[in-house]
Amino acid sequence: MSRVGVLVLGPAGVGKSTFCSALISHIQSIGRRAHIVNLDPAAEPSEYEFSVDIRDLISLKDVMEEMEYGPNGGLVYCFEFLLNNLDWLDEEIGDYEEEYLIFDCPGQIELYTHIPVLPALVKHLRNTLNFSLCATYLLEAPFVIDRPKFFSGVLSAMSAMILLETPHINILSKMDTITDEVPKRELKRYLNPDPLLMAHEANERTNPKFHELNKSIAMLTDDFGMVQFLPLEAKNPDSVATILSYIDDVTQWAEAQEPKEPKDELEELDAADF
Ligand SMILES: Nc1nc2c(ncn2[C@@H]2O[C@H](COP(=O)(O)OP(=O)(O)OP(=O)(O)O)[C@@H](O)[C@H]2O)c(=O)[nH]1
Ligand SMILES: [Mg+2]
Repeated sequence: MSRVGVLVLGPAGVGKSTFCSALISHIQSIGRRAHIVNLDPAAEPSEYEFSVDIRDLISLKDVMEEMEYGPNGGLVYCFEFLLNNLDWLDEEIGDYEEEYLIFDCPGQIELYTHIPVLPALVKHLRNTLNFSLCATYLLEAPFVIDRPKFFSGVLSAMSAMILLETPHINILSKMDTITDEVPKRELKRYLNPDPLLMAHEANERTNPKFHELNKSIAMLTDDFGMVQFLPLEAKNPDSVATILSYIDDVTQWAEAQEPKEPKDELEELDAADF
């Protein structure tokens, strides 16, 4: 099989690192292997060790101190530095042939929407390092249930999708925080919303001058098939399992598994500790 790469993207604080931990924990619990590649130069310590860590190459703190940049400029500098030193990444990832790598990305949306550093990285992973990639884009449920904000969130997800040109799954994170607020039947409307209904609700909250624009945006998101989300509760293994099954479909993980020779299976049985 080729290697699988799951890119975990989305605005700041939506739960990307928490999702990476929940995903690796679930993958390990079902007897598979996975690794986390930390691409956030400002990452906090995680309960899982990073197999590859951009902070071994460059840290945001050092850049901010030495170059006197602010956090956003510093982050862009770190990514440009990474792109100029891709041989470092190749070497770090080199040992992980035929493995499942989860890339925890920073939350600065500029990296996805304004400058071409992430697309260049994605191209390198796909074309040079032979990854089968799936981008997951997280938006926070409490943010999204406000319709005008939902519009902006969906547009940011679309922008990332168009820029990265890679298979893409949208995820609504922190679902547990809205279950008390929103009845179950209503929740479905947020995961698979009707674009015209969405425009109608946004119209109620915006100046009539924007009604045509609301409708056009709603239709555009519908045309792109972007308005579907998978629900995520990081602490609920069932929700993580469902998302993993979608990622496996997109990356064709199961199909890429080598069929086992009967001899291998016997060796595994011998090695098992009964
Ligand atoms: N209730 C709830 N809280 C969550 C969930 N996922 C993440 N959080 C919380 O949201 C906060 C941010 O989570 P992170 O995983 O650090 O978010 P991030 O997207 O990696 O943040 P940045 O890397 O700073 O962009 C933390 O306090 C988490 O505990 C969830 O499913 N439910
Ligand atoms: Mg994070």
